[in-house]
Amino acid sequence: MSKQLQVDVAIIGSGTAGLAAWRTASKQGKKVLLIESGPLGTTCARVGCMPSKLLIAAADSAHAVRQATGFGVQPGKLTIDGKAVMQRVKSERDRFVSLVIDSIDSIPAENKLSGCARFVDTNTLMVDEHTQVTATSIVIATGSRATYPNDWQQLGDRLVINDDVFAWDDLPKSVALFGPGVIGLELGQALHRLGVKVWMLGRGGKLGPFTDEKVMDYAQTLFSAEFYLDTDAKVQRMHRVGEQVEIEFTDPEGVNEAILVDYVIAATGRRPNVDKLGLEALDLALDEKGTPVVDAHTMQTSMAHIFLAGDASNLLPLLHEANDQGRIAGDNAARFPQVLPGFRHSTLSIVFTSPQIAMVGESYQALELRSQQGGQHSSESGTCFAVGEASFEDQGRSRVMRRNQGLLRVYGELVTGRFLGAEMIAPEAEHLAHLLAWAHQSEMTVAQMLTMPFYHPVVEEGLRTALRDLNANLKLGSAIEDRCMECGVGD
Ligand SMILES: Cc1cc2nc3c(=O)[nH]c(=O)nc-3n(C[C@H](O)[C@H](O)[C@H](O)COP(=O)(O)OP(=O)(O)OC[C@H]3O[C@@H](n4cnc5c(N)ncnc54)[C@H](O)[C@@H]3O)c2cc1C
Ligand SMILES: NC(=O)c1ccc[n+]([C@@H]2O[C@H](COP(=O)([O-])OP(=O)(O)OC[C@H]3O[C@@H](n4cnc5c(N)ncnc54)[C@H](O)[C@@H]3O)[C@@H](O)[C@H]2O)c1
Repeated sequence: MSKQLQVDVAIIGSGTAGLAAWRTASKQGKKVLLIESGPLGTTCARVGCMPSKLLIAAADSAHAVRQATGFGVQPGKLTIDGKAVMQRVKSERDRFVSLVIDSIDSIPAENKLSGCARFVDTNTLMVDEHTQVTATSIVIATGSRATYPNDWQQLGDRLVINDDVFAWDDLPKSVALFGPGVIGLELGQALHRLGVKVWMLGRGGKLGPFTDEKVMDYAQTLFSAEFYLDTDAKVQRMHRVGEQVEIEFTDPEGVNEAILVDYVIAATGRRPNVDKLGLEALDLALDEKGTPVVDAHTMQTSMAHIFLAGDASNLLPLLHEANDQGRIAGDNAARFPQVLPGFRHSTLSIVFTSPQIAMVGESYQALELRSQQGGQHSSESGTCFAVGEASFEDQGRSRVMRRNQGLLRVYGELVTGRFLGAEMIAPEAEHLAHLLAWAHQSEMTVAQMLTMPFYHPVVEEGLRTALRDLNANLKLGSAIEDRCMECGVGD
Protein backbone atom coordinates (compact mmCIF):
# COMPACT_ATOMS: atom_id res chain seq x y z
CA MET A 1 0.00 0.00 0.00
CA SER A 2 1.55 3.31 -1.06
CA LYS A 3 1.84 6.35 1.18
CA GLN A 4 -0.73 9.15 0.57
CA LEU A 5 0.17 12.85 0.57
CA GLN A 6 -2.10 15.85 0.10
CA VAL A 7 -0.48 19.18 -0.89
CA ASP A 8 -1.41 22.54 -2.39
CA VAL A 9 1.33 22.57 -5.04
CA ALA A 10 3.36 19.64 -6.39
CA ILE A 11 6.44 20.50 -8.46
CA ILE A 12 7.94 17.75 -10.64
CA GLY A 13 11.67 18.31 -11.07
CA SER A 14 14.17 20.20 -8.92
CA GLY A 15 16.24 21.75 -11.71
CA THR A 16 16.53 25.50 -12.25
CA ALA A 17 12.83 25.86 -13.19
CA GLY A 18 11.59 23.60 -10.38
CA LEU A 19 13.68 25.36 -7.74
CA ALA A 20 12.47 28.79 -8.93
CA ALA A 21 8.89 27.48 -8.79
CA TRP A 22 9.53 26.14 -5.28
CA ARG A 23 10.82 29.54 -4.06
CA THR A 24 7.86 31.56 -5.36
CA ALA A 25 5.19 29.01 -4.44
CA SER A 26 6.44 28.47 -0.89
CA LYS A 27 6.61 32.25 -0.25
CA GLN A 28 2.81 32.25 -0.38
CA GLY A 29 2.56 30.03 2.68
CA LYS A 30 1.18 27.06 0.75
CA LYS A 31 2.08 23.42 1.29
CA VAL A 32 4.51 22.77 -1.54
CA LEU A 33 6.15 19.45 -2.47
CA LEU A 34 9.25 19.22 -4.69
CA ILE A 35 9.59 15.83 -6.38
CA GLU A 36 12.91 14.79 -7.93
CA SER A 37 13.94 11.52 -9.56
CA GLY A 38 17.65 12.47 -9.38
CA PRO A 39 20.47 13.14 -9.82
CA LEU A 40 20.36 16.39 -7.86
CA GLY A 41 22.26 19.52 -8.88
CA THR A 42 20.49 20.81 -12.05
CA THR A 43 21.39 20.20 -15.70
CA CYS A 44 23.03 23.64 -15.83
CA ALA A 45 25.56 22.90 -13.10
CA ARG A 46 26.07 19.16 -13.71
CA VAL A 47 26.23 18.72 -17.48
CA GLY A 48 25.21 22.01 -19.09
CA CYS A 49 26.15 25.69 -18.81
CA MET A 50 28.90 25.37 -16.22
CA PRO A 51 31.04 22.39 -17.32
CA SER A 52 30.77 23.50 -20.95
CA LYS A 53 32.03 26.98 -20.03
CA LEU A 54 34.83 25.41 -17.96
CA LEU A 55 35.96 23.36 -20.98
CA ILE A 56 35.72 26.47 -23.17
CA ALA A 57 37.81 28.47 -20.67
CA ALA A 58 40.61 25.89 -20.99
CA ALA A 59 40.32 26.02 -24.79
CA ASP A 60 40.39 29.83 -24.77
CA SER A 61 43.59 29.76 -22.81
CA ALA A 62 45.24 27.36 -25.31
CA HIS A 63 44.03 29.59 -28.14
CA ALA A 64 45.46 32.71 -26.49
CA VAL A 65 48.86 31.02 -26.25
CA ARG A 66 48.75 30.13 -29.97
CA GLN A 67 47.71 33.68 -30.82
CA ALA A 68 50.53 35.23 -28.81
CA THR A 69 53.07 34.91 -31.63
CA GLY A 70 50.97 37.36 -33.66
CA PHE A 71 51.91 40.02 -31.09
CA GLY A 72 55.60 39.11 -31.17
CA VAL A 73 55.28 37.12 -27.95
CA GLN A 74 56.86 33.64 -28.27
CA PRO A 75 55.43 31.38 -25.55
CA GLY A 76 57.32 28.25 -26.67
CA LYS A 77 55.85 24.83 -27.40
CA LEU A 78 52.25 24.44 -26.29
CA THR A 79 51.44 21.27 -24.34
CA ILE A 80 47.90 20.36 -23.36
CA ASP A 81 47.54 17.99 -20.42
CA GLY A 82 44.15 16.44 -21.13
CA LYS A 83 43.91 14.83 -17.69
CA ALA A 84 44.58 18.17 -15.96
CA VAL A 85 42.07 19.92 -18.22
CA MET A 86 39.34 17.41 -17.35
CA GLN A 87 40.30 17.37 -13.70
CA ARG A 88 39.75 21.14 -13.43
CA VAL A 89 36.49 20.95 -15.42
CA LYS A 90 35.18 18.28 -13.05
CA SER A 91 36.39 19.72 -9.77
CA GLU A 92 35.03 23.22 -10.51
CA ARG A 93 31.82 21.64 -11.84
CA ASP A 94 31.47 19.64 -8.61
CA ARG A 95 31.85 22.86 -6.65
CA PHE A 96 28.97 24.47 -8.56
CA VAL A 97 26.85 21.33 -8.10
CA SER A 98 27.55 21.25 -4.37
CA LEU A 99 26.28 24.84 -4.05
CA VAL A 100 22.98 23.79 -5.66
CA ILE A 101 22.75 20.71 -3.45
CA ASP A 102 23.35 22.87 -0.37
CA SER A 103 20.39 25.01 -1.34
CA ILE A 104 18.21 21.90 -1.92
CA ASP A 105 19.35 20.57 1.48
CA SER A 106 17.99 23.73 3.09
CA ILE A 107 14.46 22.83 1.93
CA PRO A 108 12.59 21.13 4.82
CA ALA A 109 12.40 17.31 4.46
CA GLU A 110 8.58 17.32 4.51
CA ASN A 111 8.61 19.48 1.36
CA LYS A 112 10.76 17.07 -0.69
CA LEU A 113 10.14 13.67 -2.15
CA SER A 114 12.56 11.44 -3.99
CA GLY A 115 11.27 9.44 -6.96
CA CYS A 116 9.95 9.56 -10.49
CA ALA A 117 6.50 11.18 -10.79
CA ARG A 118 3.78 10.37 -13.30
CA PHE A 119 0.15 11.45 -13.60
CA VAL A 120 -2.55 9.04 -12.49
CA ASP A 121 -5.34 11.54 -13.01
CA THR A 122 -5.71 15.32 -13.26
CA ASN A 123 -4.76 16.01 -9.63
CA THR A 124 -2.90 12.84 -8.65
CA LEU A 125 0.71 11.81 -9.13
CA MET A 126 2.26 8.42 -8.43
CA VAL A 127 5.89 8.75 -7.31
CA ASP A 128 7.79 5.53 -8.11
CA GLU A 129 5.46 3.01 -6.55
CA HIS A 130 5.84 4.34 -3.00
CA THR A 131 3.79 7.55 -2.70
CA GLN A 132 0.57 8.88 -4.14
CA VAL A 133 0.44 12.69 -4.14
CA THR A 134 -2.78 14.65 -4.55
CA ALA A 135 -2.26 18.33 -5.37
CA THR A 136 -4.50 21.32 -6.06
CA SER A 137 -2.04 22.51 -8.72
CA ILE A 138 0.98 20.93 -10.37
CA VAL A 139 4.11 22.38 -12.02
CA ILE A 140 5.88 20.21 -14.61
CA ALA A 141 9.57 21.23 -14.60
CA THR A 142 11.17 18.02 -15.83
CA GLY A 143 13.82 19.49 -18.16
CA SER A 144 15.01 17.97 -21.44
CA ARG A 145 17.37 15.27 -22.67
CA ALA A 146 19.63 14.74 -25.67
CA THR A 147 18.03 13.09 -28.66
CA TYR A 148 19.65 11.30 -31.62
CA PRO A 149 18.74 8.67 -34.23
CA ASN A 150 17.98 5.28 -32.61
CA ASP A 151 20.31 3.28 -34.83
CA TRP A 152 23.34 5.15 -33.44
CA GLN A 153 22.92 3.02 -30.30
CA GLN A 154 24.85 0.25 -32.11
CA LEU A 155 27.99 2.31 -31.44
CA GLY A 156 27.75 1.37 -27.76
CA ASP A 157 30.06 3.31 -25.45
CA ARG A 158 31.68 5.08 -28.42
CA LEU A 159 28.50 7.16 -28.78
CA VAL A 160 28.43 10.01 -26.26
CA ILE A 161 26.36 13.08 -25.43
CA ASN A 162 27.32 16.23 -23.52
CA ASP A 163 26.83 14.47 -20.15
CA ASP A 164 29.49 11.87 -21.06
CA VAL A 165 32.00 14.45 -22.31
CA PHE A 166 32.07 16.05 -18.86
CA ALA A 167 32.72 12.64 -17.29
CA TRP A 168 35.88 12.03 -19.35
CA ASP A 169 39.12 11.64 -17.37
CA ASP A 170 41.22 12.55 -20.39
CA LEU A 171 40.74 14.14 -23.79
CA PRO A 172 40.36 11.75 -26.72
CA LYS A 173 42.44 12.07 -29.89
CA SER A 174 39.55 12.43 -32.33
CA VAL A 175 35.78 12.87 -32.44
CA ALA A 176 33.05 13.15 -35.03
CA LEU A 177 30.54 15.62 -33.67
CA PHE A 178 27.06 15.43 -35.17
CA GLY A 179 24.96 18.60 -34.92
CA PRO A 180 26.59 22.01 -35.44
CA GLY A 181 23.94 23.65 -33.26
CA VAL A 182 24.56 25.53 -30.04
CA ILE A 183 25.98 22.61 -28.02
CA GLY A 184 27.89 21.25 -31.01
CA LEU A 185 29.65 24.52 -31.81
CA GLU A 186 30.61 25.21 -28.20
CA LEU A 187 31.93 21.69 -27.52
CA GLY A 188 33.40 21.11 -30.98
CA GLN A 189 35.42 24.31 -31.13
CA ALA A 190 36.64 23.85 -27.55
CA LEU A 191 37.78 20.27 -28.19
CA HIS A 192 39.50 21.35 -31.41
CA ARG A 193 41.37 24.11 -29.57
CA LEU A 194 42.40 21.58 -26.94
CA GLY A 195 44.10 19.51 -29.63
CA VAL A 196 41.34 16.97 -30.39
CA LYS A 197 40.86 16.27 -34.10
CA VAL A 198 37.24 17.27 -34.77
CA TRP A 199 34.95 16.54 -37.70
CA MET A 200 31.72 18.48 -37.32
CA LEU A 201 28.85 17.12 -39.39
CA GLY A 202 25.41 18.66 -39.72
CA ARG A 203 22.18 18.14 -41.55
CA GLY A 204 20.21 20.47 -43.81
CA GLY A 205 22.76 23.30 -43.83
CA LYS A 206 21.81 24.72 -40.45
CA LEU A 207 24.48 26.24 -38.20
CA GLY A 208 24.17 27.55 -34.64
CA PRO A 209 21.04 29.44 -33.62
CA PHE A 210 21.09 31.83 -36.62
CA THR A 211 18.06 32.65 -38.72
CA ASP A 212 19.77 35.50 -40.64
CA GLU A 213 21.53 33.75 -43.53
CA LYS A 214 24.05 36.52 -43.99
CA VAL A 215 25.36 36.10 -40.44
CA MET A 216 25.11 32.31 -40.67
CA ASP A 217 27.15 32.24 -43.91
CA TYR A 218 29.77 34.48 -42.33
CA ALA A 219 29.99 32.16 -39.30
CA GLN A 220 30.21 29.09 -41.52
CA THR A 221 33.19 30.54 -43.42
CA LEU A 222 34.89 31.39 -40.14
CA PHE A 223 34.41 28.02 -38.42
CA SER A 224 35.20 26.05 -41.61
CA ALA A 225 38.58 27.78 -41.70
CA GLU A 226 39.29 26.47 -38.20
CA PHE A 227 38.05 22.84 -38.22
CA TYR A 228 36.31 20.38 -40.53
CA LEU A 229 32.70 21.52 -40.86
CA ASP A 230 30.06 20.22 -43.23
CA THR A 231 26.62 21.53 -42.31
CA ASP A 232 24.90 19.14 -44.72
CA ALA A 233 26.94 15.96 -44.45
CA LYS A 234 26.20 12.94 -46.61
CA VAL A 235 27.03 10.04 -44.31
CA GLN A 236 26.86 6.61 -45.94
CA ARG A 237 27.85 4.37 -43.08
CA MET A 238 28.87 4.54 -39.46
CA HIS A 239 30.02 1.43 -37.63
CA ARG A 240 32.18 0.33 -34.78
CA VAL A 241 35.73 -0.92 -35.41
CA GLY A 242 37.19 -2.14 -32.12
CA GLU A 243 37.41 0.82 -29.75
CA GLN A 244 36.79 3.30 -32.58
CA VAL A 245 34.07 4.27 -35.04
CA GLU A 246 34.51 4.33 -38.80
CA ILE A 247 32.45 6.89 -40.68
CA GLU A 248 32.11 6.85 -44.44
CA PHE A 249 30.83 10.06 -45.95
CA THR A 250 30.98 12.19 -49.08
CA ASP A 251 32.60 15.57 -48.54
CA PRO A 252 31.15 18.83 -49.96
CA GLU A 253 33.38 18.44 -53.08
CA GLY A 254 31.84 15.02 -53.78
CA VAL A 255 34.88 13.05 -52.65
CA ASN A 256 34.22 9.85 -50.65
CA GLU A 257 36.00 9.82 -47.30
CA ALA A 258 36.42 7.27 -44.51
CA ILE A 259 37.58 8.39 -41.07
CA LEU A 260 38.25 6.58 -37.80
CA VAL A 261 37.37 8.43 -34.60
CA ASP A 262 37.54 7.65 -30.88
CA TYR A 263 34.02 8.92 -30.20
CA VAL A 264 30.87 10.06 -31.95
CA ILE A 265 29.34 12.98 -30.07
CA ALA A 266 25.60 13.40 -30.61
CA ALA A 267 24.67 17.07 -30.31
CA THR A 268 21.65 16.69 -32.55
CA GLY A 269 19.11 18.46 -30.35
CA ARG A 270 17.17 17.97 -27.12
CA ARG A 271 13.57 16.99 -26.35
CA PRO A 272 11.39 17.93 -23.37
CA ASN A 273 11.04 15.19 -20.71
CA VAL A 274 7.26 14.96 -20.94
CA ASP A 275 6.86 11.64 -22.73
CA LYS A 276 7.06 9.46 -19.62
CA LEU A 277 4.80 11.55 -17.39
CA GLY A 278 1.61 9.63 -18.13
CA LEU A 279 0.11 12.68 -19.83
CA GLU A 280 -2.15 10.28 -21.74
CA ALA A 281 -4.15 10.01 -18.49
CA LEU A 282 -5.10 13.70 -18.96
CA ASP A 283 -7.06 15.62 -21.54
CA LEU A 284 -4.17 18.03 -22.15
CA ALA A 285 -3.69 19.96 -25.43
CA LEU A 286 -0.34 18.96 -26.94
CA ASP A 287 1.61 20.56 -29.80
CA GLU A 288 2.84 18.63 -32.85
CA LYS A 289 5.87 17.42 -30.88
CA GLY A 290 3.72 16.03 -28.06
CA THR A 291 4.64 18.81 -25.61
CA PRO A 292 1.84 20.49 -23.63
CA VAL A 293 0.75 23.79 -25.16
CA VAL A 294 1.57 26.56 -22.70
CA ASP A 295 0.74 30.24 -22.25
CA ALA A 296 4.16 31.95 -22.14
CA HIS A 297 2.86 34.68 -19.81
CA THR A 298 1.10 32.56 -17.17
CA MET A 299 2.92 29.24 -17.86
CA GLN A 300 -0.53 27.62 -17.70
CA THR A 301 -1.31 24.60 -19.88
CA SER A 302 -4.75 23.88 -21.35
CA MET A 303 -5.68 22.41 -17.94
CA ALA A 304 -5.88 25.46 -15.72
CA HIS A 305 -4.24 23.91 -12.63
CA ILE A 306 -1.27 22.36 -14.50
CA PHE A 307 1.74 24.60 -15.24
CA LEU A 308 4.88 23.99 -17.29
CA ALA A 309 8.34 25.60 -16.93
CA GLY A 310 11.90 25.37 -18.23
CA ASP A 311 13.23 22.97 -20.87
CA ALA A 312 10.13 20.81 -20.40
CA SER A 313 8.28 23.41 -22.45
CA ASN A 314 8.90 24.01 -26.13
CA LEU A 315 9.85 27.63 -25.45
CA LEU A 316 13.50 28.76 -25.35
CA PRO A 317 15.66 26.14 -23.52
CA LEU A 318 17.95 28.54 -21.64
CA LEU A 319 18.86 28.93 -18.00
CA HIS A 320 17.43 32.40 -17.41
CA GLU A 321 14.25 31.36 -19.25
CA ALA A 322 13.91 28.30 -16.97
CA ASN A 323 14.32 30.62 -14.00
CA ASP A 324 11.73 33.16 -15.24
CA GLN A 325 9.25 30.47 -16.26
CA GLY A 326 9.68 28.60 -12.97
CA ARG A 327 9.12 31.82 -11.00
CA ILE A 328 5.89 32.56 -12.89
CA ALA A 329 4.65 28.94 -12.82
CA GLY A 330 5.32 28.60 -9.07
CA ASP A 331 3.65 31.89 -8.27
CA ASN A 332 0.56 31.06 -10.31
CA ALA A 333 0.37 27.47 -9.07
CA ALA A 334 0.26 28.80 -5.50
CA ARG A 335 -2.28 31.53 -6.23
CA PHE A 336 -4.42 29.26 -8.44
CA PRO A 337 -7.19 29.89 -9.57
CA GLN A 338 -6.29 33.62 -9.48
CA VAL A 339 -3.42 33.41 -12.02
CA LEU A 340 -1.59 36.50 -13.30
CA PRO A 341 0.63 37.13 -16.32
CA GLY A 342 4.23 37.20 -15.15
CA PHE A 343 7.02 39.51 -16.23
CA ARG A 344 9.07 38.20 -19.18
CA HIS A 345 12.46 39.54 -20.22
CA SER A 346 13.45 40.37 -23.78
CA THR A 347 14.88 37.37 -25.61
CA LEU A 348 18.64 37.02 -25.21
CA SER A 349 20.86 34.08 -26.06
CA ILE A 350 24.63 33.83 -26.19
CA VAL A 351 26.78 31.04 -27.57
CA PHE A 352 30.27 30.89 -26.06
CA THR A 353 32.24 30.15 -29.20
CA SER A 354 34.93 32.52 -30.35
CA PRO A 355 33.95 34.82 -31.78
CA GLN A 356 30.85 34.59 -29.64
CA ILE A 357 27.39 34.32 -31.17
CA ALA A 358 24.35 36.19 -29.86
CA MET A 359 20.69 36.65 -30.65
CA VAL A 360 18.60 39.49 -29.18
CA GLY A 361 14.90 40.33 -29.37
CA GLU A 362 13.05 39.19 -32.47
CA SER A 363 14.99 36.98 -34.88
CA TYR A 364 15.38 37.85 -38.56
CA GLN A 365 13.11 34.90 -39.41
CA ALA A 366 10.38 36.10 -37.03
CA LEU A 367 10.51 39.57 -38.57
CA GLU A 368 10.35 38.16 -42.10
CA LEU A 369 7.29 36.17 -41.05
CA ARG A 370 5.72 39.26 -39.50
CA SER A 371 6.34 41.14 -42.75
CA GLN A 372 4.79 38.36 -44.84
CA GLN A 373 1.73 38.43 -42.63
CA GLY A 374 1.41 42.14 -43.39
CA GLY A 375 2.58 43.23 -39.95
CA GLN A 376 2.13 46.72 -38.60
CA HIS A 377 4.15 49.39 -40.45
CA SER A 378 4.75 47.21 -43.51
CA SER A 379 6.27 49.27 -46.32
CA GLU A 380 5.31 49.11 -49.99
CA SER A 381 8.09 46.59 -50.47
CA GLY A 382 6.27 44.39 -47.98
CA THR A 383 8.67 44.57 -45.06
CA CYS A 384 8.04 46.05 -41.64
CA PHE A 385 11.69 46.41 -40.67
CA ALA A 386 15.03 47.74 -41.86
CA VAL A 387 18.48 46.23 -41.31
CA GLY A 388 21.78 47.82 -40.34
CA GLU A 389 25.08 46.01 -40.22
CA ALA A 390 28.69 46.32 -39.21
CA SER A 391 31.72 44.18 -39.91
CA PHE A 392 34.35 43.81 -37.19
CA GLU A 393 37.15 43.08 -39.65
CA ASP A 394 38.29 46.69 -39.71
CA GLN A 395 36.96 47.73 -36.31
CA GLY A 396 39.56 49.59 -34.26
CA ARG A 397 39.62 47.80 -30.89
CA SER A 398 38.99 44.40 -32.48
CA ARG A 399 42.07 44.86 -34.70
CA VAL A 400 44.13 45.98 -31.69
CA MET A 401 43.29 42.65 -30.01
CA ARG A 402 43.76 40.65 -33.25
CA ARG A 403 40.16 39.54 -32.88
CA ASN A 404 38.85 41.44 -35.88
CA GLN A 405 36.37 38.89 -37.20
CA GLY A 406 32.62 39.25 -37.00
CA LEU A 407 29.38 40.50 -38.43
CA LEU A 408 26.55 42.24 -36.57
CA ARG A 409 23.10 42.76 -38.07
CA VAL A 410 20.55 44.91 -36.22
CA TYR A 411 16.86 45.28 -37.03
CA GLY A 412 14.58 48.28 -36.49
CA GLU A 413 10.90 48.95 -37.07
CA LEU A 414 9.94 51.14 -40.00
CA VAL A 415 7.91 54.26 -39.09
CA THR A 416 8.46 54.02 -35.30
CA GLY A 417 12.25 53.51 -35.45
CA ARG A 418 12.02 51.06 -32.55
CA PHE A 419 14.92 48.64 -32.09
CA LEU A 420 13.60 45.12 -32.74
CA GLY A 421 16.45 42.64 -32.57
CA ALA A 422 19.91 41.52 -33.64
CA GLU A 423 21.93 38.50 -34.73
CA MET A 424 25.70 38.49 -34.53
CA ILE A 425 28.96 36.64 -34.45
CA ALA A 426 31.36 39.14 -32.95
CA PRO A 427 34.14 39.78 -30.46
CA GLU A 428 32.65 40.44 -26.99
CA ALA A 429 29.19 39.52 -28.30
CA GLU A 430 28.10 38.66 -24.74
CA HIS A 431 28.47 42.34 -23.80
CA LEU A 432 27.08 43.81 -27.03
CA ALA A 433 24.07 41.51 -26.69
CA HIS A 434 23.37 42.65 -23.14
CA LEU A 435 23.39 46.32 -24.18
CA LEU A 436 21.03 45.49 -27.02
CA ALA A 437 18.74 43.37 -24.84
CA TRP A 438 18.49 46.19 -22.30
CA ALA A 439 17.63 48.63 -25.10
CA HIS A 440 15.08 46.17 -26.49
CA GLN A 441 13.41 45.68 -23.14
CA SER A 442 13.32 49.46 -22.61
CA GLU A 443 11.62 49.73 -26.04
CA MET A 444 14.20 52.26 -27.18
CA THR A 445 14.29 53.65 -30.68
CA VAL A 446 17.49 53.35 -32.70
CA ALA A 447 17.86 57.14 -32.55
CA GLN A 448 17.66 57.06 -28.73
CA MET A 449 20.28 54.31 -28.60
CA LEU A 450 22.60 56.50 -30.66
CA THR A 451 22.38 59.28 -28.07
CA MET A 452 23.91 56.94 -25.47
CA PRO A 453 27.61 57.29 -24.51
CA PHE A 454 30.26 55.27 -26.36
CA TYR A 455 33.85 55.16 -25.11
CA HIS A 456 36.91 54.95 -27.33
CA PRO A 457 38.48 52.63 -28.35
CA VAL A 458 35.98 49.85 -27.59
CA VAL A 459 34.23 47.06 -29.46
CA GLU A 460 30.93 48.85 -28.76
CA GLU A 461 31.93 51.39 -31.41
CA GLY A 462 31.23 48.60 -33.91
CA LEU A 463 27.73 48.39 -32.47
CA ARG A 464 27.36 52.15 -33.00
CA THR A 465 28.35 51.70 -36.66
CA ALA A 466 25.60 49.11 -37.11
CA LEU A 467 23.05 51.34 -35.38
CA ARG A 468 24.01 54.32 -37.53
CA ASP A 469 23.58 52.19 -40.62
CA LEU A 470 20.20 51.02 -39.36
CA ASN A 471 19.14 54.56 -38.52
CA ALA A 472 19.97 55.67 -42.07
CA ASN A 473 18.09 52.69 -43.55
CA LEU A 474 15.05 53.47 -41.43
CA LYS A 475 15.16 56.85 -43.19
CA LEU A 476 14.50 58.63 -39.93
CA GLY A 477 17.91 60.18 -39.41
CA SER A 478 21.15 61.06 -41.07
CA ALA A 479 23.04 58.60 -43.26
CA ILE A 480 26.02 56.65 -41.92
CA GLU A 481 28.93 58.99 -41.26
CA ASP A 482 32.20 58.57 -43.10
CA ARG A 483 34.98 57.30 -40.91
CA CYS A 484 36.11 60.14 -38.71
CA MET A 485 39.81 59.52 -38.13
CA GLU A 486 40.21 62.59 -35.91
CA CYS A 487 37.59 61.07 -33.59
CA GLY A 488 39.72 57.92 -33.31
CA VAL A 489 39.75 54.76 -35.38
CA GLY A 490 36.94 53.10 -33.46
CA ASP A 491 34.14 52.31 -35.85
C1 LIG B 1 25.77 21.32 -22.76
C2 LIG B 1 24.77 22.40 -22.39
C3 LIG B 1 25.21 23.70 -22.24
C4 LIG B 1 24.31 24.70 -21.87
N1 LIG B 1 24.78 25.98 -21.74
C5 LIG B 1 23.92 26.96 -21.41
C6 LIG B 1 24.39 28.30 -21.22
O1 LIG B 1 25.58 28.59 -21.36
N2 LIG B 1 23.48 29.27 -20.89
C7 LIG B 1 22.15 28.97 -20.76
O2 LIG B 1 21.37 29.90 -20.49
N3 LIG B 1 21.67 27.72 -20.92
C8 LIG B 1 22.52 26.71 -21.23
N4 LIG B 1 22.06 25.43 -21.37
C9 LIG B 1 20.62 25.18 -21.17
C10 LIG B 1 20.26 25.08 -19.67
O3 LIG B 1 21.17 24.20 -19.05
C11 LIG B 1 18.85 24.58 -19.52
O4 LIG B 1 17.98 25.43 -20.23
C12 LIG B 1 18.38 24.54 -18.06
O5 LIG B 1 19.31 23.83 -17.30
C13 LIG B 1 17.01 23.88 -17.95
O6 LIG B 1 16.60 23.82 -16.60
P1 LIG B 1 15.31 22.97 -16.19
O7 LIG B 1 15.01 23.28 -14.78
O8 LIG B 1 14.24 23.14 -17.19
O9 LIG B 1 15.79 21.45 -16.33
P2 LIG B 1 16.75 20.55 -15.40
O10 LIG B 1 17.79 21.34 -14.71
O11 LIG B 1 17.19 19.44 -16.30
O12 LIG B 1 15.77 19.98 -14.29
C14 LIG B 1 14.81 19.00 -14.54
C15 LIG B 1 14.77 18.05 -13.36
O13 LIG B 1 13.59 17.25 -13.45
C16 LIG B 1 13.91 15.94 -12.99
N5 LIG B 1 12.89 15.03 -13.53
C17 LIG B 1 12.65 14.71 -14.81
N6 LIG B 1 11.59 13.90 -14.92
C18 LIG B 1 11.14 13.69 -13.66
C19 LIG B 1 10.05 12.95 -13.11
N7 LIG B 1 9.21 12.26 -13.89
N8 LIG B 1 9.88 12.95 -11.78
C20 LIG B 1 10.71 13.65 -10.96
N9 LIG B 1 11.74 14.39 -11.43
C21 LIG B 1 11.95 14.41 -12.76
C22 LIG B 1 15.32 15.71 -13.53
O14 LIG B 1 15.99 14.68 -12.81
C23 LIG B 1 15.95 17.08 -13.32
O15 LIG B 1 16.60 17.19 -12.09
C24 LIG B 1 22.93 24.40 -21.69
C25 LIG B 1 22.49 23.07 -21.82
C26 LIG B 1 23.40 22.08 -22.16
C27 LIG B 1 22.90 20.66 -22.28
N1 LIG C 1 25.29 29.03 -24.58
C1 LIG C 1 24.06 28.62 -24.40
O1 LIG C 1 23.18 29.37 -23.98
C2 LIG C 1 23.70 27.20 -24.66
C3 LIG C 1 24.68 26.24 -24.80
C4 LIG C 1 24.29 24.95 -25.08
C5 LIG C 1 22.94 24.62 -25.17
N2 LIG C 1 22.01 25.58 -25.01
C6 LIG C 1 20.57 25.27 -25.17
O2 LIG C 1 20.39 23.91 -25.48
C7 LIG C 1 19.54 23.81 -26.62
C8 LIG C 1 19.84 22.55 -27.36
O3 LIG C 1 21.08 22.65 -28.04
P1 LIG C 1 21.46 21.64 -29.18
O4 LIG C 1 22.77 22.05 -29.73
O5 LIG C 1 21.26 20.26 -28.69
O6 LIG C 1 20.30 21.86 -30.24
P2 LIG C 1 20.28 22.74 -31.58
O7 LIG C 1 18.89 22.63 -32.08
O8 LIG C 1 20.89 24.07 -31.36
O9 LIG C 1 21.26 21.97 -32.57
C9 LIG C 1 21.02 20.69 -33.09
C10 LIG C 1 21.75 20.61 -34.41
O10 LIG C 1 21.79 19.27 -34.82
C11 LIG C 1 21.50 19.18 -36.21
N3 LIG C 1 21.06 17.82 -36.47
C12 LIG C 1 19.88 17.24 -36.14
N4 LIG C 1 19.87 15.94 -36.51
C13 LIG C 1 21.07 15.69 -37.07
C14 LIG C 1 21.67 14.53 -37.64
N5 LIG C 1 21.03 13.37 -37.69
N6 LIG C 1 22.92 14.64 -38.12
C15 LIG C 1 23.60 15.80 -38.06
N7 LIG C 1 23.09 16.92 -37.53
C16 LIG C 1 21.83 16.87 -37.04
C17 LIG C 1 20.48 20.27 -36.43
O11 LIG C 1 20.40 20.66 -37.78
C18 LIG C 1 21.06 21.39 -35.54
O12 LIG C 1 22.03 22.12 -36.23
C19 LIG C 1 19.83 25.09 -27.42
O13 LIG C 1 18.74 25.42 -28.22
C20 LIG C 1 20.08 26.10 -26.35
O14 LIG C 1 18.89 26.77 -26.02
C21 LIG C 1 22.37 26.87 -24.75
